[in-house]
Amino acid sequence: MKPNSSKPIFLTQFLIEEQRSAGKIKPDLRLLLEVVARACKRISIAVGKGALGGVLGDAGTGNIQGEAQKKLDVISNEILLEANEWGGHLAALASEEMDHPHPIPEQYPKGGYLLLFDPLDGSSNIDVNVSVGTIFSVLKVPEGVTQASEADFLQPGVQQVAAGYCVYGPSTTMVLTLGKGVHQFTLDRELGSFVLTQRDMMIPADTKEFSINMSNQRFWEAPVQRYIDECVAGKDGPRGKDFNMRWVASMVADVHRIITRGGVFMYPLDSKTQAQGGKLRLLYEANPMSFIIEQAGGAATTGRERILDIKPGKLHQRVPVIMGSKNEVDRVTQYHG
Ligand SMILES: O=P(O)(O)OC[C@H]1O[C@](O)(COP(=O)(O)O)[C@@H](O)[C@@H]1O
Ligand SMILES: [Mg+2]
Ligand SMILES: [Mg+2]
Repeated sequence: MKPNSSKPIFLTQFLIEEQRSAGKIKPDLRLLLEVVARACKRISIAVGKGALGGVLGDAGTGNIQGEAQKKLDVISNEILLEANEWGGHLAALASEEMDHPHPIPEQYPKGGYLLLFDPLDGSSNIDVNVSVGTIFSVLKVPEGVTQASEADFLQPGVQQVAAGYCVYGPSTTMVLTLGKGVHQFTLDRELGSFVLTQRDMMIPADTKEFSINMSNQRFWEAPVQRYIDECVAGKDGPRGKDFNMRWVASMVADVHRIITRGGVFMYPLDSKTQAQGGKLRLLYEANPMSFIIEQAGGAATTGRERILDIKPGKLHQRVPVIMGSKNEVDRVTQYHG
């Protein structure tokens, strides 16, 4: 079945097909992803209320990373927890917004998966009505573990069994990988269902577009300075072509653009974030996005190593991120020596 044919392919249908025909996905993982998708629909509705819903502004609290939480950070986290804790597919959940993993309450059945998420990515954009999103990652509980603990979440990204993100923008889209390609679904707001709108998304290997917060330029390391200098020099420089720059400051939106039309996204190591290891979170942001990017033919490194190979040392670990069109990511990584 092809998307955009007269008959819509709903997310549920797509997942059942993946389960039946290709055996790519187990029934309980399918159900887990459906629950995540339902939670994202609720978040999309909450985000869409904007100023009318009283959901904008600060929550007046902070998370473990010392960042001020927005009301919608807290609301989105609650929605994901509430939707997922009773489903019976999970052993525990971990979130960028919570200090420790959230165990499945006593009264509910437990399952064999771990769910990790950034409930609202780019939330500093929410008050100015710019796209935000949800990023999620699914791991298996390690063999023999009956009671999942924090250590069980510390698995390298290559062990993810699924990852995805939602962008709450002009339309709400979900991009998903089960480890065999990347597929895009668009929320049909009238039907309240995600509909397949693109199968097998592929990132072009070459690009003329980069995405970085230029205001951090003086803090970057030499290899990133060199790469960006060469891009900015355009036709007159060593690259011999002009580059464009885009920075939404919502990783989901910036990475979604790259998955759609190519580009390179960077939140590199810099002297401001060096002490904490980088800016973006390995388990909630870098790993799921790297899995999706690689599945779409792109590459993702810290500049020094492949992100998916990193063995996490702690739940809220941060890493430098360079991801997107393969030839550009390879070039920046080579510049790091
Ligand atoms: O404010 P900066 O330096 O532009 O950083 C933007 C980056 O920070 C993030 O907003 C961090 O995500 P959260 O909003 O989930 O904390 C990324 O989405 C984005 O790429
Ligand atoms: Mg984020
Ligand atoms: Mg967030």
